[in-house]
Amino acid sequence: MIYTITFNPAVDYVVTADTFRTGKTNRTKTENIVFGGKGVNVSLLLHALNTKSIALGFIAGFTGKALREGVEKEGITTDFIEVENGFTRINLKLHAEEETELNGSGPEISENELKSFFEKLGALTPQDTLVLSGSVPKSLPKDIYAQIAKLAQTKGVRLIVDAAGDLLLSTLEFQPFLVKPNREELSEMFRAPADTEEQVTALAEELKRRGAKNVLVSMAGDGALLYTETGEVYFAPAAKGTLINSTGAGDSMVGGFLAEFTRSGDFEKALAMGTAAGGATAFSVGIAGFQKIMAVHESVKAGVQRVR
Ligand SMILES: Nc1ncnc2c1ncn2[C@@H]1O[C@H](COP(=O)(O)OP(=O)(O)OP(=O)(O)O)[C@@H](O)[C@H]1O
Ligand SMILES: O=P(O)(O)OC[C@@]1(O)O[C@H](CO)[C@@H](O)[C@@H]1O
Repeated sequence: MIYTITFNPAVDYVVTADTFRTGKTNRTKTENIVFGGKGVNVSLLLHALNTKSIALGFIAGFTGKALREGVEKEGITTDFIEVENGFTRINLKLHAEEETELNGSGPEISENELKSFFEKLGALTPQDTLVLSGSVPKSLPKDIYAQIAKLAQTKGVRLIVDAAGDLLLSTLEFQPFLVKPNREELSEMFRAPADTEEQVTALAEELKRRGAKNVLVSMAGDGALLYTETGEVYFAPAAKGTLINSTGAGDSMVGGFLAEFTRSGDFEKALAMGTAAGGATAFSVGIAGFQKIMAVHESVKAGVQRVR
């Protein structure tokens, strides 16, 4: 089974506005609510590709209830822990002259609630895959990603990590199967530029040297580079289309990659499906559905190439 972990799910309030001025009253042109958080998005994308997963994590308050109901209505199996204090955050995704995001910090999670969460992970087996992604509410221990990565290694579970900074870096010693930083995250992690392919390659290789088996660097409209454990490097150009909302494109890439890799074990095909899923979501309001992903897949699959 594939399990996604979202410590900090979110109700995404996606709005467009003709203009946005800080310090002024602004008005929206369109508004949508989509249920998200990185792991939840991965589960939604996996579901779109007929791949079963169970969404784990913490929800709270009326927003948490709405999120659980909403994703279950989509057909996702969830096993969230409902925490007592606070509420699941509402993240603003504003599309005006530029894309602006305002992400909340999330509810208060108690020691007992965290204990119940780890009890659920006790049942993992080497047949399972765990996707660990997104930010962590302040009330959780700083080394929570490392704790989960260690557990995954001990249990022989395949681990995929998509997070920024120290969260991702702290998992490397436990040899995650795949890490997926975007280019900015990669650059910030090492306080080094990641503008050229050579620079990205040097930093991705450093992630591998520190323990990651495979590294997928997403570069939004510039495509993605995949560095495999067997030493190959693949490049996938981004799909062509009209950008609607890139929120969740990275999560969709992870979901598409995983759905295909679980089926075929083929890195090149997995990169093509990840690219299709990422692009399809960038061209949608929420996480893309099957038909859009497949249409984009047709247009991108021939462009994936081995560069080393
Ligand atoms: N504007 C776009 N046009 C085409 N494809 C895109 C676009 N934006 C994203 N993608 C596809 O999705 C993949 C992941 O996007 P990106 O690098 O923005 O991830 P991310 O920063 O992790 O996203 P997020 O945090 O919003 O989920 C890209 O590698 C690309 O294949
Ligand atoms: O604050 P985090 O956890 O880093 O990111 C949360 C988030 O921006 O990630 C998803 C897109 O990747 C959205 O659904 C959600 O609002």
